[in-house]
Amino acid sequence: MRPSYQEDAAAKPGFGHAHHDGFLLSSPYRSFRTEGCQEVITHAALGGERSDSAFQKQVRQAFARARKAGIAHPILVGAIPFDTRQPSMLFIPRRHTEIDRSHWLTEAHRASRTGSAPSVLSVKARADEYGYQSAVAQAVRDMREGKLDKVVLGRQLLLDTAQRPDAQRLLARLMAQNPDSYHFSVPLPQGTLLGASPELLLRKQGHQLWSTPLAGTARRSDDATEDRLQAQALQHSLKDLHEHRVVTQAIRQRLSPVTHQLHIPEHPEVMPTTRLWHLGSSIRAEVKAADEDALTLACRLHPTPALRGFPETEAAERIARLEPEDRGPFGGIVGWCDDQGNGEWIVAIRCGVVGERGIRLFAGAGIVADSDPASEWHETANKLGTMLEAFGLDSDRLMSVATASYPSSSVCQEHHAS
Ligand SMILES: C=C(O[C@H]1C=CC=C(C(=O)O)[C@@H]1O)C(=O)O
Repeated sequence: MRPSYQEDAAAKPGFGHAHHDGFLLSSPYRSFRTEGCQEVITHAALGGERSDSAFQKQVRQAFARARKAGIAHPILVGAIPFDTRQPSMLFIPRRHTEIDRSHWLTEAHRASRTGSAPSVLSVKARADEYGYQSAVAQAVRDMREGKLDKVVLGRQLLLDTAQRPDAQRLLARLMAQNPDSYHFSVPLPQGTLLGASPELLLRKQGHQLWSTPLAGTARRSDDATEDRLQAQALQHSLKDLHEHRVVTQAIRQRLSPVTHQLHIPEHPEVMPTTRLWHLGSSIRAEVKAADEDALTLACRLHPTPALRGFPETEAAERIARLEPEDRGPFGGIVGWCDDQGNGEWIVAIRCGVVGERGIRLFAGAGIVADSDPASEWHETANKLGTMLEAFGLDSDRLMSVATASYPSSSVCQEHHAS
């Protein structure tokens, strides 16, 4: 199905609107919203790390057409799915308006206090606790037999709501609850992809590049002492350090040929989100060649082993076999680039797709040979908690509920078929 972006939607600042067909991103680097659509790009991003690929040629041609049509500084925005063989969901907007992030956050706080969260009628999942843990156990067996090093296994929840959830109100709640994350709202054929992700795949400005991969997780605590102990335990957890090192090694291998002064810290830091601690690495580099732009570099990195695993082929094969549904945009990337090579791409996690009568959520966990199936199940529940909280739901209570399988008429079905 082709995206049907509304042409020339009127500028709608603020959160008081039920629908917004533009793209929104809030980041410490650049925050903006878009209006209208000049051109849609659905070409699959596979091979996009090469500037002579069909995908990159299409993007350059689209930029040229946009400039010819009078857009002086066009940008490309949208999402690239987890599986880069699938169609991209990108477009060049007619206009984009920069937004002051701190002002936006203040406004989100105010908006999040008005109105109530949409009422959830039921929560369904294809992978129940037993199914998810069996998949993890299978992957662990394969890793102990030396067949692969790491695989990220995800699961999805489907929340049925009485009415269409108000995506902008949900975004406001997500922003208020997770002020330090990247926030996004992306119009997709199957609904609106909303999220509060902590993970930066890549930012490029001029020749400078930054990436902050995350892998390794612990739950935060309301008790300050306990919270600190959790962070310390994560920093020394051999299992999590291994899970993280697989990611930084792959990034080193992928960036080395195209960068100099590649700096990857020897030890990851412990980085907080509102609910979780993660191991994260602040990576910096300088790009060698001018034709290595933000989009080619994002295609070179995506998906990292923080979302797929290692080795790539073995991990992809396990995901296809062990995850009951297609990820679609989940675990993909969301962001923008301009025609000067700058841009920013965020990993599409802690997010959901808002459809007509509900929302579909995703969370994954990195599995290594030392993983414990029950802990990974709880980790995915905690990650799902970021979105569930925007609905005023408690992930602990939901874990026992989320066992019913999807009915055939489930909302967001087209997402799976796409
Ligand atoms: C795959 C997800 O998280 C990734 C990012 C941070 C930590 C992760 C982990 O510890 O497994 C994952 O690699 C998700 O939130 O769905």
